[in-house]
Amino acid sequence: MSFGERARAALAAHGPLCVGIDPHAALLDAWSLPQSGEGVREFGLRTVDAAAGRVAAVKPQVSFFERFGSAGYVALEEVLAAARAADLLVIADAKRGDIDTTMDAYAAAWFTPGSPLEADALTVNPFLGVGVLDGAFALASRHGKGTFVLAATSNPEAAAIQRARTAQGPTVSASVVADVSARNTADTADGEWGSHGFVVGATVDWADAGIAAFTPPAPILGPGFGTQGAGPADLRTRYGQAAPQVFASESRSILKAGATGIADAIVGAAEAYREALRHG
Ligand SMILES: O=c1ccn([C@@H]2O[C@H](COP(=O)(O)O)[C@@H](O)[C@H]2O)c(=O)[nH]1
Repeated sequence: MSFGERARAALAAHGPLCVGIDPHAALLDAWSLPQSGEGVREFGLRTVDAAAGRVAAVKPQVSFFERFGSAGYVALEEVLAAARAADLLVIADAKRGDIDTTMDAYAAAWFTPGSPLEADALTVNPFLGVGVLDGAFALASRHGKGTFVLAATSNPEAAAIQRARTAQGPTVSASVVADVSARNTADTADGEWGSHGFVVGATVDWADAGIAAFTPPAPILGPGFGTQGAGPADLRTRYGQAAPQVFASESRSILKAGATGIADAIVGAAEAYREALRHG
């Protein structure tokens, strides 16, 4: 089954919430875990445990593991494997992007079945040109994996580059959405979701980003919920018709509940998003 269709099924079964696994230093302290590879391993595994069966997806933020070097990567490998074994879709947030041949090596790391870092999907950076991602799109599709291409990110600094106009007229964000959508269309049967989705932050005004005309039939990763200010109601107000395609990603706002409170925090947030979708 393609990643696009797996994403659609997971969202239909569990609703929009995607739990971010971001072991910030302050959160490790709050969870009484050490500042080490062992600390991020334990943090990640406990979060996976709390998320399993309750949400569609988890999104480990690779940087928080990477800061412990090889020990962090060993921990990340274990967290990825545990999440996949628990039937959670795993979106590795590593924002990879480089020239085509180098990008292909990143793709091999995250998409090859049996690779230590195997994930279901990876966030990728199109700002070296969408074309450099073609090898990654192809490898992902071959193995039922997917990508989330940065289109309109949640951070305020993004506007200066992403709202800029390309030589052809549309914004950079719109141009990314159009270019990736064309590849999905070429690669996907009629009526199916494409496997190459988009990062569009929950803080983003679609008209301002120049993407209001799009409802791309592909999953959308929506960070910016929770600590960055957006809430369940923004599923409808921001994403409109595309709301059922959104993985609403929250990290700190859920993780701050601590090791003992996280399961309840996930149950409550997951229901709030499902409710917003039903009645928004
Ligand atoms: O546009 C983007 C893309 C990715 N992120 C990542 O999502 C989480 C957000 O964490 P919160 O604690 O829920 O704010 C984090 O890993 C970011 O690197 C994003 O925020 N915006």
